[in-house]
Amino acid sequence: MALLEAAGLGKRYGTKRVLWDVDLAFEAGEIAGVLGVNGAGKTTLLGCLAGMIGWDRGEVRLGGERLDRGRLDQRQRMMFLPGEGFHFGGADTIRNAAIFSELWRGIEAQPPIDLEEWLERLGLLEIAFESVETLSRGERYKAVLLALHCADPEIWLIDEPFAAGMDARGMEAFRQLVLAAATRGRCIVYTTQFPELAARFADRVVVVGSGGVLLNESTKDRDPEELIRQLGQELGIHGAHS
Ligand SMILES: Nc1ncnc2c1ncn2[C@@H]1O[C@H](COP(=O)(O)OP(=O)(O)OP(=O)(O)O)[C@@H](O)[C@H]1O
Repeated sequence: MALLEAAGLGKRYGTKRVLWDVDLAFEAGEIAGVLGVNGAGKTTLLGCLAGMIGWDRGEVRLGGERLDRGRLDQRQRMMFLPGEGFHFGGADTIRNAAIFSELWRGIEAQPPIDLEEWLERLGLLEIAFESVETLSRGERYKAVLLALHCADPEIWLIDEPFAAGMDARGMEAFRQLVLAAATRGRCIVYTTQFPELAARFADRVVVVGSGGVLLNESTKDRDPEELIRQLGQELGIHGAHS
């Protein structure tokens, strides 16, 4: 059974219909990349899947059970990370990660990762005790990512991680952290504008557009170059012909 599903999901903002009849299913241990042109509804979709944005038709299912936005026990099984991240005011990177860990997994929980090692790998060790809000955009995003990993929910919904200002070292560390999380059975769904990236760093690629799902493919056994061309075509990239 899929861990997270959208079934006939639809969302309007006023009279503007953004999503209409979206059917998707994501498994535990799966990494999925969601693409779509600007305004296609990627952020809206992730927000709905996380229960943060209400929908008008269809439903979201969590482990086969209908997601009720009022149920904290369901909401706690996932986390939505917006492109600008979020953090607790005044907290430094370590305190911020500890707060997320306590809120999501309880006060006794040990981090699922070696915090010091990952502070080092993300380039945050020297600034680990500085307030997150005084960090640079990329540093701040890395700090929030670390907090997400310490919270370690079953489902990670991450909006545009590869456009959040992280340097190359940060993006590589992000990839490694996500792969480790998927190995622990976490389901990771992220949005991106980069077909090359999604084709090479996802088990499944999804393209949303015109209110629905234009493409939903496993990357397994696919030639990445051919998949990139197919994604490019769906995204209307001029010259992306197979
Ligand atoms: N709170 C809102 N009120 C009204 N319209 C909204 C709201 N949020 C999003 N929209 C509209 O819904 C559409 C989809 O927005 P969304 O942010 O989900 O797209 P996106 O695919 O994530 O876009 P981008 O690639 O530019 O980040 C857009 O046309 C946007 O104007």
